[in-house]
Amino acid sequence: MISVQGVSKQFGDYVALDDVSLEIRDGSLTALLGPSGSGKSTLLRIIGGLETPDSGRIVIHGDDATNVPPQKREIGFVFQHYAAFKHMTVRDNVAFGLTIRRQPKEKVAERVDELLKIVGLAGYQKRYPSQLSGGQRQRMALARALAVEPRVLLLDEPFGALDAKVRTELREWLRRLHDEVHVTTLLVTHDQEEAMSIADDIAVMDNARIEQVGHPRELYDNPSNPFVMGFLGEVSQLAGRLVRPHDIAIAAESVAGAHEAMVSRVIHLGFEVRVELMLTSGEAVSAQITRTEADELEIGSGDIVWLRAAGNSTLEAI
Ligand SMILES: Nc1ncnc2c1ncn2[C@@H]1O[C@H](COP(=O)(O)OP(=O)(O)OP(=O)(O)O)[C@@H](O)[C@H]1O
Repeated sequence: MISVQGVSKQFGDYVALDDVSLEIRDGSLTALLGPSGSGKSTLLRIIGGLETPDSGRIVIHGDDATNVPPQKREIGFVFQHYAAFKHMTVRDNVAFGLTIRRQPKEKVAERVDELLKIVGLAGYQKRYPSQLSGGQRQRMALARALAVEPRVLLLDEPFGALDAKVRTELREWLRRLHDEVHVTTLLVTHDQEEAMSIADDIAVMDNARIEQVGHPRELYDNPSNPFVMGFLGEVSQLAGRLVRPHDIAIAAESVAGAHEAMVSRVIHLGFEVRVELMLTSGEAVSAQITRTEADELEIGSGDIVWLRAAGNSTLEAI
């Protein structure tokens, strides 16, 4: 387990981390999710020893690592822009950490072959980094980070510089890779879909603090505050409460506790239908229902309907 205990960090007057505590389970893939500038990279760098906290402790697998230099923490790093050795082949880049540790040549070759197979670059040993695509380079970076059998893998927006399609592919690939190698992994991302789709746990950060930690589903269903709710998915406001658009039930007739609204627009998205509405207060609300529900309601612009929050994940708006 990685335990971050009351860590604070300032850059001049700027508070980058404000008394942050977090526990990362052994073997888990945990996402550190938050908007730009919330302190994610600073926390990751402190865990990796690339930055020193002003106060607090980092405990890795029971050992206080706060003052241990990065190369002694048994941590693998992958950043958004991977600095590969351009004059070295893929094989030599991946072997680098093992070679400088003076491992026997045969053992290194065996390990490199195995890693390149794991990351899907088996035929690429002799290429140079410039002969790889961006996605392949990041997979090589992962292989290189894994080569020295780190206890922890720290990934800072590893797919951030890639186009959307490759990014989605690599994200699924990373999940499968993690299921194979099980190394405790911390992934920094500002992309909620990325975090939701691959992480076992998500720690949501905002303004130098961790707002909430939990399984993706738990955070989505039971956000502890409006920030977490809004960051993890779409939010509508219904009479002073925040609610997910698909948790708004639409009825053709008045029911107890429901709010009258007029349909302004019906947008067919395929299986789902988005209904834009206006409450009698003039407030706009978006609801999302299935096509079957929309067909049953025979809903159209100008119709008067009644809305209520059907799910239990509502929060008071502030
Ligand atoms: N070495 C530094 N010197 C001064 N300010 C810094 C330094 N490193 C980070 N900061 C500031 O600390 C704040 C938090 O940065 P950090 O990189 O941790 O955020 P982040 O959540 O990872 O954001 P991003 O996704 O944009 O990288 C930012 O406002 C940043 O400008």
